[in-house]
Formats: sequence, C-alpha cells, structure tokens
Amino acid sequence: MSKLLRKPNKNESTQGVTIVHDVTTENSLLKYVEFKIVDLAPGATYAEELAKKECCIVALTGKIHVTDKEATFKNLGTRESIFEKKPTDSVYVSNDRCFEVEAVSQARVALCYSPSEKQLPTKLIRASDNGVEHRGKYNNKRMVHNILPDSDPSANRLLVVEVYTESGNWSSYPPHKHDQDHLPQESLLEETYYHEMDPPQGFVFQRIYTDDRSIDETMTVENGDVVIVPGGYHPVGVPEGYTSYYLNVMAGPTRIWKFHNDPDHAWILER
Ligand SMILES: O=C[C@H](O)[C@@H](O)[C@H](O)CC(=O)O
Repeated sequence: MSKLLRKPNKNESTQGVTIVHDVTTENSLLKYVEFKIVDLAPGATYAEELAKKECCIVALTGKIHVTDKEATFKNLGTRESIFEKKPTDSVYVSNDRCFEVEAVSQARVALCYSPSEKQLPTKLIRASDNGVEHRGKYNNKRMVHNILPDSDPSANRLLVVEVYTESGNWSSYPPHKHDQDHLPQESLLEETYYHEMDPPQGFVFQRIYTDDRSIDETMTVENGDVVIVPGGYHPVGVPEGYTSYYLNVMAGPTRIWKFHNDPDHAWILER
C-alpha cells in the first residue's frame, strides 16, 4: 500500500477517547503539517499542550465544548453527519497554549497542526464565518467551505478547507500543485486529505504525481482514509453515485495558497 495512504487505525487512548488517525512529522514525510482524527464518547475529554504548534480544532460531527483555559466555547458543531453539507464550527488555538475538547454528544474532531512561534489569539471560527465557494463547471464542480483560508490572518501557517464533490465529478482538478517555495509564481504547502464517502462503502481515486514522475501514485481511497501530499499534483475523481468529502490541511514556509496547474490539463479551465 502507498506510503501516502493511511487507513483508519483506532486506538482508545483513554476512556471514551479514540485516536483514529495520527499523522506526525515523525511518522510521515511532512515537516509543516500534522493531523489527528479523534472520536469522543459523550462526556469524554481530550486535552493537549501545544508548545510550538498551532492547532485548528474542527467539529466534524457531533457537539463539543472547547476551552484553552482562558476562553470556553460551548456546544460547537452543526451536524450529525458530514453529508448534511453545511459548514461547522472550529476553534483556532495558537502555540504555547493548551486546549481541552469535551464531547457533549458522540463526536468526531479533526485536529490540524502546523509549527508556530508567534502566539496569536484563540479564535472561534463559527460555521457562519466559513466562506462557501461553488467552483468549477461541467464535471469539475465542487463546493468548498473555507474554514481557515489565507485571507483570514488568524493563523501563522495553517490553511484549512473542506470540499464536497458530487457523483461523477472531479476536484483538486485540473491537477494543481503547490510544492515550490517560489512566490509569486507558486507557494510551498504540504497537504493532508481526510476523506469520507457517502454512501460509506464508496471510494475515490486520487493520483499524486510530480512533473518528473519521481512520485506517481494512484490510490483507491476509502471512507475515513487520509492521503498525505508532500508535493506534486493531487487530483481526485469521484465515481458515479457517490459523494466525496475531504478536509484539507495545508501549511508551509509562507501562508499563501498559490498553486500551479499542470500545463497538460490547464486547458480544461478554458471551456
Ligand atoms: O490545494 C488545495 C486542495 O487541492 C483542495 O482544497 C482543492 O483546491 C479543492 C478544489 O478546488 O478542487
């Protein structure tokens, strides 16, 4: 199996707290992005000290309380299923702070991390703060919820978006990459994808490839999988009948999303 594909690996760390994914700079090719998926039973709590990292806590499903021991945000989360297709609540917590998540109901939480040195204020990112974008046409249509876009100065390095791609459509397409620290032409952003499918037995194909094909992996990605994108183009194709969801975390030396389309396929945008 590709080193870029991670299947769910459930590990009950404490009573009612199950770590489903734990992508770190130690166990992956990434330097700027770390990522966790945590399932919490009602009443269970998950806490962390952040040191020199910032974290965006995304209430994927269920209701949670979040505190950084100074501010407390109660009853966050807007959906029981990701496929209700509405934005959700998130909280940004900066470096040298701690946080605690308490589940009000059964909850799944995404923890999105990147290195951070300059402490910024903790920020509640309400569902209503998410910019909603409808991108593309023909069979390249997708809906994007911008949770922490580069236009929002609340974070030092983190970029967080979630993307819905309907049956028979492609997203992260035409293929683009952001793996060169070469602004203004292109920014270097590592990326993770956390995928879900509706109905859940579905799959998508995701190809990760570079111009020189030193990386060229096409993966069958299933519900709950994580794909790691250290670099290269990263298109996603969704089979007929299924809806794809993915949560993207991006981070790199500069917090700008400046991508470069694969010239072989950029003509798609001219139709
Ligand atoms: O680089 C960003 C990721 O590939 C996705 O967020 C992608 O941009 C979503 C899309 O517009 O298809």
